[in-house]
Amino acid sequence: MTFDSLNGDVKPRILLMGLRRSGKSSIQKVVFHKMSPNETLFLESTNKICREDVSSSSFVSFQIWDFPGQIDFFDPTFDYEMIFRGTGALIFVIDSQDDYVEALSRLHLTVTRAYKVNPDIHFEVFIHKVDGLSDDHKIEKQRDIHKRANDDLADTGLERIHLSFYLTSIYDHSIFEAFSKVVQKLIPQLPTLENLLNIFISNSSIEKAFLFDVVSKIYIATDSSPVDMQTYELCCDMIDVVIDISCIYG
Ligand SMILES: Nc1nc2c(ncn2[C@@H]2O[C@H](COP(=O)(O)OP(=O)(O)OP(=O)(O)O)[C@@H](O)[C@H]2O)c(=O)[nH]1
Repeated sequence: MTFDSLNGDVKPRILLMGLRRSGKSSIQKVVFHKMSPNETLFLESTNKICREDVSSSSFVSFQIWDFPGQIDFFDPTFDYEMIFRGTGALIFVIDSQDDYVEALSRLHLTVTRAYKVNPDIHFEVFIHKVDGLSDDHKIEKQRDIHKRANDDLADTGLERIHLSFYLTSIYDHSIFEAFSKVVQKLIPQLPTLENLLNIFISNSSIEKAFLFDVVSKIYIATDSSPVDMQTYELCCDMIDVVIDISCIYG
């Protein structure tokens, strides 16, 4: 993990990048501001970098930087070296309902620039807006995007760059699950937390344990048994019920 020592800022940074209208601001609003997915239809286009501190617990503490659709790496006022140097994860959002040729070339440019400045960045690709696609279509898109993005890297001799892919939508829990996995990579205590949860489930009759950040519904850690999406969704719904009840009676 890298920290921005220049600003005396010790929070890891997560960048949200991608073409215009790919869904970056919607993701941030839905996950961290409880905006309902339908309300994102009225979001204005972002025209400057928006930074936000997320620090709801000692484990979940980072900054999110939402970028405008088109950043120009050749613009002298855009100090991308400083930005990438302090970055823990770069999320690149691709609109799966649109033609993604341009998005893939932008992804390649962004990843190669960032990697040169900071090879420790985790590169995360959100194949977004998959709510409109059938299950077969989703898998096919993911395979195609995965192949093309890695081929582009191999063509420039950069196959050592690892890209992680996620199918996401703000209309279901997939965006929370994907964000959880991104955030987990930035938590140095993750192996310890996982171990503690393993001990917890083996000493109780509990089947599966998640450690949640209640505010965002991101799970910070879970035991080492596989995550079943339905269990995760059930836990998210229970958290909503608890929050609603505590708003009424709390
Ligand atoms: N169907 C669907 N639409 C989505 C999803 N996420 C975002 N959108 C829609 O995509 C449109 C663009 O979303 P924004 O969040 O403004 O996109 P952006 O990438 O921040 O755009 P810029 O600020 O212009 O760079 C909005 O109308 C959203 O409602 C999704 O998961 N599914």
